[in-house]
Amino acid sequence: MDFIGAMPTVDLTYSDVFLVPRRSEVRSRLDVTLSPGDGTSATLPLVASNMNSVTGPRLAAVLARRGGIAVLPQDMAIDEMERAIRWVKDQPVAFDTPLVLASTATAADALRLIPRAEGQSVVVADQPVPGEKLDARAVKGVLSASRLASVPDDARLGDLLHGAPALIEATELTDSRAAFDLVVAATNDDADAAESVCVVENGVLVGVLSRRSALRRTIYAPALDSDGRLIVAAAVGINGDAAAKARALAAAGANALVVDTAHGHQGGMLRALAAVADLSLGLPIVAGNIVTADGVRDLVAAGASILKVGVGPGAMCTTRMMTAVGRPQFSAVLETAQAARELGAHVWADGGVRYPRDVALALAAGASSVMIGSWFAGTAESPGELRTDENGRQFKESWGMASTKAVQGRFGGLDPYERARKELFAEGISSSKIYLDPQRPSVEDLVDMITSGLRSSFTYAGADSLQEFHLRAHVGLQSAAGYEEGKALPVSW
Ligand SMILES: NC(=O)C1=CN([C@@H]2O[C@H](COP(=O)(O)OP(=O)(O)OC[C@H]3O[C@@H](n4cnc5c(N)ncnc54)[C@H](OP(=O)(O)O)[C@@H]3O)[C@@H](O)[C@H]2O)C=CC1
Ligand SMILES: Nc1nc2c(ncn2[C@@H]2O[C@H](COP(=O)(O)O)[C@@H](O)[C@H]2O)c(=O)[nH]1
Ligand SMILES: [K+]
Repeated sequence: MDFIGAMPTVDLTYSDVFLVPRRSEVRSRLDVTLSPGDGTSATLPLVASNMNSVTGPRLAAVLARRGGIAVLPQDMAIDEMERAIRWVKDQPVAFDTPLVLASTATAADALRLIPRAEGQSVVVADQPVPGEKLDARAVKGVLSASRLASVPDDARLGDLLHGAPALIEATELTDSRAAFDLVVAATNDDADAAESVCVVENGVLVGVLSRRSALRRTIYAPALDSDGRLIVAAAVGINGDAAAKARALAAAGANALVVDTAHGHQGGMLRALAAVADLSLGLPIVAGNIVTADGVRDLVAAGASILKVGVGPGAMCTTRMMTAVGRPQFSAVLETAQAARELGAHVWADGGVRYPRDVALALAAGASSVMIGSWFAGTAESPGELRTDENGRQFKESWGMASTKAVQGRFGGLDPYERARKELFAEGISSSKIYLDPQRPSVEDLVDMITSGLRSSFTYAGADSLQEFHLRAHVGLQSAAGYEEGKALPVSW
């Protein structure tokens, strides 16, 4: 990456800068490869933050199916993390995980799980047992969100079905294009028909497929481990026995370990990191958060291969206002990515991403991947309950990992005096409503938007891979008016 003119002497964030188009020989945006090449098997440069309100097993599986990786937060108990990792590994790679409800459940029960949007559906079955594979004969049908939203809240799902469920054998779906055509044929016949089909293998329900997910199969490559299962990362804090926890997570199947604390450039981090690295688990070790080249050198020396970069840019983060500490994120990524590259390490740009352009700029600055928290908290797949406000808008609650709420949860087991001492240092927002975008209620919809923006960014720069993009990105400085000019007009003059 280079700047138009001299390298600025003031630190910059994403809205301060823009990318200049340059001559390109890349023929199509679909010819672009987005793989981060950072030692994980991710095929997209997107990571879901290790925040309690962002990453749970459901979001982790969906993101990995499209090529990203999610990090389970360190606040999960170790047995809960092990269960979550196993659950992700059990999920289908080529189809969507079915959300199965009993025929006796109501429309309101279903709409607590899925947003009212195209492509969202639930499978209705006789007496499903949670966690157990479902015999295909018990499947009664599929109901789409739009149908569920058009009936009374207390309508029973079993009463809303008509006709036999659309079932497709998994063996018929080997070719992605053919799969799309099969789904179209199976969901085409009447206006009330479900938007998804059930996929069956050896008489058991193994997944569902909508038109949109069949199309996504043709565009994305799933992020897989060496056994062909979806990948997931897991975080450990720096207090307690970090090495023992890391060993247990690796044994459970975690594909990357994230050693994480607010101030990553501290002795406690270096000791925890060295203890984890000494285990030689053969997994990428991510560590942070830091914002300086010095931090990179110390953490790489202690065993990190990926640095988590960002202090204060996060949407739930009050660190900069409480402490004045941090660094505008574009410059933090630029400096650390250069230092990391010299050492054969990589950077995940963590926090402050609000638009696809921010992801493109983080990558232009040299990051191999970009971590997203709050944006992904406002999706159907994040862990919280889907709620509806007084105006009918759907939202989820989100909160910072250093907020009073998170600290109370983390240290609930301590005696009241110790807990009160911990609560002194809150550096995050305890409760925020993150509204679902009605056009993009799923994390996959956001991934579609971000990756289409990225594919286009790359071709404007004349790059067909991330490595090329790092080299070819040409960056300029802009005024606040320049940034404002780039926004679309929301209504009219
Ligand atoms: N990216 C960012 O800007 C930030 C991210 N976070 C996130 O919040 C979560 C909780 O992290 P954290 O609060 O570090 O909790 P941890 O449980 O990881 O503990 C941090 C340890 O470091 C010590 N410490 C010393 N100086 C600091 C400091 N300036 N800030 C924080 N701890 C310090 C603490 O001791 P003692 O409590 O006695 O001081 C404690 O022992 C993590 O997920 C982290 O990534 C939090 C803040 C900023
Ligand atoms: N200072 C704080 N930073 C926090 C807190 N909780 C999370 N985080 C950081 O933010 C990013 C996600 O950023 P976003 O803009 O996408 O939401 C996350 O990965 C952490 O590094 C907090 O309480 N305080
Ligand atoms: K902030």
